[in-house]
Amino acid sequence: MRPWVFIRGVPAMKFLPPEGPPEIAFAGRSNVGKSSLINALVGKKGLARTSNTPGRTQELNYFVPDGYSGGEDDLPPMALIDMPGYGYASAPKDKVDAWTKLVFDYLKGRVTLKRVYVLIDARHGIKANDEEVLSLLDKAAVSYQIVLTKTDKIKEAGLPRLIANTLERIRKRPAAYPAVLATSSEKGGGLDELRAAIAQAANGL
Ligand SMILES: Nc1nc2c(ncn2[C@@H]2O[C@H](COP(=O)(O)OP(=O)(O)OP(=O)(O)O)[C@@H](O)[C@H]2O)c(=O)[nH]1
Ligand SMILES: [Mg+2]
Repeated sequence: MRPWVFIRGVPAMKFLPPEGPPEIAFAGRSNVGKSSLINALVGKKGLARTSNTPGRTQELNYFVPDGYSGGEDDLPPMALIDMPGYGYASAPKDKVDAWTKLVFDYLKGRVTLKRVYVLIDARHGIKANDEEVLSLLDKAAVSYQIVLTKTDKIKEAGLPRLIANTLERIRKRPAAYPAVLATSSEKGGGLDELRAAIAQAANGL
């Protein structure tokens, strides 16, 4: 597989690249593990910047497989988009409000956005601000799938029940993919399944 590279940080909607290849976005509360999951998926530590402190990612960061010129006739097969988190962040409120608006505007208004992975910390489950994002995606008819993160931090025996409970929570949501993926960026769990799901989503399946 070609190495992945960072191509663009988007601080506001007007800086988005022209609509081109399928985009796959990673959304979730601050610190849930979005950037870590992208690094684990593409096998490149430090590609997306991570931190113990919530609020690390502050722009929509575009990653593509290396080797594309960016010309109209040479488009990458897809772009992975790391996003600022919503919810708590150790940054001034006006900044956090601006990131949240950017994330929400992007999620509901991007034609080439093929799938959103909504990351949920396996220890905490779906929170009120996650529900808000799921409702926005349902309303905008943007396909999304729930991904549990940091499953290395919970007891393995509890995982089937957690998955079942999460599935029950999204059962009536029209744009939710009816399966929940359980991952650990730390230990590598669930990454192959997620890679396969992403490849399918990028191909419009
Ligand atoms: N144990 C464990 N820790 C993880 C895992 N994934 C991420 N972390 C840790 O969680 C913290 C936050 O990870 P990030 O990837 O920066 O989270 P983020 O969602 O991108 O955060 P923001 O950009 O601030 O919204 C870091 O300290 C990571 O090392 C995981 O699978 N297992
Ligand atoms: Mg991040």
